[in-house]
Amino acid sequence: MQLKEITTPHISELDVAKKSRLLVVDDDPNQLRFYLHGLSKLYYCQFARTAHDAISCARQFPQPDLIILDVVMPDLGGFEICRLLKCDPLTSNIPVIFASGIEDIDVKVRGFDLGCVDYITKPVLVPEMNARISTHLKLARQAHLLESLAYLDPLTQVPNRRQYNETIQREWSRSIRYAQPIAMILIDIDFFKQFNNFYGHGVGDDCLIKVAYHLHSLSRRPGDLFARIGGEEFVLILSDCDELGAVNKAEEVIETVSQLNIANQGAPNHDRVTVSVGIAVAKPKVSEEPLSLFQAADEALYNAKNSGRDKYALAER
Ligand SMILES: Nc1nc2c(ncn2[C@@H]2O[C@H](COP(=O)(O)OP(=O)(O)OP(=O)(O)O)[C@@H](O)[C@H]2O)c(=O)[nH]1
Repeated sequence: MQLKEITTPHISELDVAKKSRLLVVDDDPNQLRFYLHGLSKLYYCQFARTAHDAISCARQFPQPDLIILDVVMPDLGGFEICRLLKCDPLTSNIPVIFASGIEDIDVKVRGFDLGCVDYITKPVLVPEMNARISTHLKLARQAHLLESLAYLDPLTQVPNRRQYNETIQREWSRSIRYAQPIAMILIDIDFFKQFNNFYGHGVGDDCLIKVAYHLHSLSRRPGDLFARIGGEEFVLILSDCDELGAVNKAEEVIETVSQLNIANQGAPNHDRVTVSVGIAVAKPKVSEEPLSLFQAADEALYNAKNSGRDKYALAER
């Protein structure tokens, strides 16, 4: 039987968006038919009959929200498929439910050891199957939400210092591996103390939210990150970015904030909200730590503040 023979009934784009995606992996056509009838009204289902198809479907976007996996398969067994999925950062967070006729307790425990969230013994009853799937989808969503909250700044909803710390370590190592430059842009709002004093802390918060929202849109490439790392201090990490690219980005940062036209009557010049920017660019070496880049950018920021604010300064190399 070809995989194509088992397709879900017509599902509109809207339905796909609303429904969760399941990947069902089983080599038995009758079993797949059973799943098709039992699950496709509630979920958008994809089917795979081999380990190769299962892994490639799991890696493909849009990825499945949950995988139902047979234990005994003709090529790679379900356990081996699960192990491969859990080793791959792209698929490791997708919950796996084993469905098998094997009731042996040691086999079941082995499945959990490999990282499955549940083990159902065949013959499976549709209501039980749906109840388990729905529970695991809910738990997975909650875990995902919690994880994303831990990496976001609660006020501005942009990445926080924790995400900055992890990203700079990762991008620093990547820059070493590929011998690429990495740039860091530190951004600090000018005369923000006076802003708060003049307008109040609530308006100060609104200002931070607006500035963060607009600057966040300037991190466009996959390895880039914009984060709030302190009260009125933000950072942009730019991977594979040289000095010219970093200077262009710093100018864009200053222009973006100036264009927001947020009045700052508290500032000595009674003008709008502006930012000062410190830039540092490095070709990292194994012997160096990312902190050296941060310190260089911080020194440059200090120079930008001292030379009048609303401007950038580049760290000396
Ligand atoms: N509204 C608000 N203010 C904050 C927050 N976090 C820090 N701040 C304020 O940001 C101000 C930072 O003050 P300073 O470090 O003196 O910096 P500044 O007044 O911007 O002066 P320069 O950087 O030298 O231009 C302090 O008044 C902090 O209270 C926040 O989450 N919300």
